Amino acid sequence: MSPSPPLICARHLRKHYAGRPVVQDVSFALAAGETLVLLGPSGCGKTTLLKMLNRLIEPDSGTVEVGGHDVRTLAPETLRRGMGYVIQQAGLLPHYTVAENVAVVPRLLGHAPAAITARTEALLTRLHLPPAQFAHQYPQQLSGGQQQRVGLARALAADPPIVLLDEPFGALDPITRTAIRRDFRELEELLRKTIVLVTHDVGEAFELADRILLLDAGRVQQLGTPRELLFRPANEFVRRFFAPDRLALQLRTLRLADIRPFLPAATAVVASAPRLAPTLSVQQALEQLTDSVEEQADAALFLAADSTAGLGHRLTLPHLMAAFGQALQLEDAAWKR
Ligand SMILES: Nc1ncnc2c1ncn2[C@@H]1O[C@H](COP(=O)(O)OP(=O)(O)OP(=O)(O)O)[C@@H](O)[C@H]1O
Repeated sequence: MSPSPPLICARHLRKHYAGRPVVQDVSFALAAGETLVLLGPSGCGKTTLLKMLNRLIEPDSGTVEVGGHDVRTLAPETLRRGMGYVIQQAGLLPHYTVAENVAVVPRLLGHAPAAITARTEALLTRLHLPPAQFAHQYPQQLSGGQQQRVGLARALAADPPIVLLDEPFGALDPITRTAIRRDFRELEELLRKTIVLVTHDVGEAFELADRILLLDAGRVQQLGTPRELLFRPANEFVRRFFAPDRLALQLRTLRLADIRPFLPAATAVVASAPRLAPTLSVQQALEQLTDSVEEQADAALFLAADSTAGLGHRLTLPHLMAAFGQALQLEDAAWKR
C-alpha cells in the first residue's frame, strides 16, 4: 500500500519584514490526522508561518498546498470551511452570545438554522459548557478558560478537516491550562483532524505533538517526533533548547515497553496486583507507584510480559528507576556524542 499523499504541503516559504527575514525557507508535509506543533523561542516566526497556511499572511515566496491545491487558487470560503482557526484569548465577538459566536462560520456557509443549533449545542456540551447555562451568555461573562473552549467550539463548528491553533492555552493559568489541554487531547472530534498548533511551551509540545517543527530565527532547526528531537538532536540549538527540561521530558517520552528489557525477569503475576499497560510512560508508572507506596510501603505493580500470558515483570520504585537509567544510557549515546 502506498502512503497517502500529504494533506498540507508547505514548500520553501519565506517572509521578510522591513528587509529582515522572519521565515526562511521553511518546508514541511503533514499527513491527514497528524498533529504538528510549531515550537521555538518568542519571535522565531511561528505565528507568521501558521498564518501563511490560511493566507492571513502571504509569503514573499514559496507555496502552500492543501489537499493538492495551491491555497492561492482556493476561494476564501473554501479555505475557511477547510481550516478552523483558534487564537490566544479566543478572539470572540463581544456583542454576540456564545451560541452566535460558535455559529459564525456555519452561518456564513449557509447551513440550515436547525442544523446549526444542533451542532452548536453538541459542541458546547462536549466542551463542558452546558448550552442551557452558556449558550446565551456573552464572552465577557465567561472566564478565560471558558472563552477558550468557546473559541475551540467555533473553530470546529463547520467540521473542518484542518484546525490551526495559535497559543490556544497561552493566556490561561497553569491549572486551567492543564485541564483544557487534557480535554483537548481527549476530544473525539479532534482525533480525526489534522492540527497545526503554535506554542513556546516545551511540555505542551511534547504532550500534544505527533511531530514538532522547532524553529529559530525563522529557520527549521529540526522536524521530527518528540522522541527524535530529544534523543537525536540535529544540532547544538536543539540540544540546548531541551536541556533545562531534559529529565522531565525523558520520563514522559520513554514508555514501559522501552524499559522492559532492563526489568528483572518475568514471574507469575500476583492475581490481585495492578497491571500496567506497556504504552504508559515511565512518568505515569512512577505516579501510580508513588500513589500505591503511600498506601502500602512494599507496593509493587506488574507490567505484562512480552510474550507469555500470566507472567509479568514486578515493578517497584527501585526496579523502575534502574531500568529507566539503563534505557536512557542506550538512548543517551546520541546526546553525549
Ligand atoms: N506585521 C509585521 N511587521 C513587522 N514585523 C513583524 C510583523 N509581524 C511579525 N513581525 C516580526 O516577525 C518576527 C516573527 O514574529 P512571529 O509573531 O511570527 O513570531 P512568534 O514566534 O509567533 O513569536 P511569539 O511566540 O512571541 O508570538 C518577530 O520579530 C516580529 O516582531
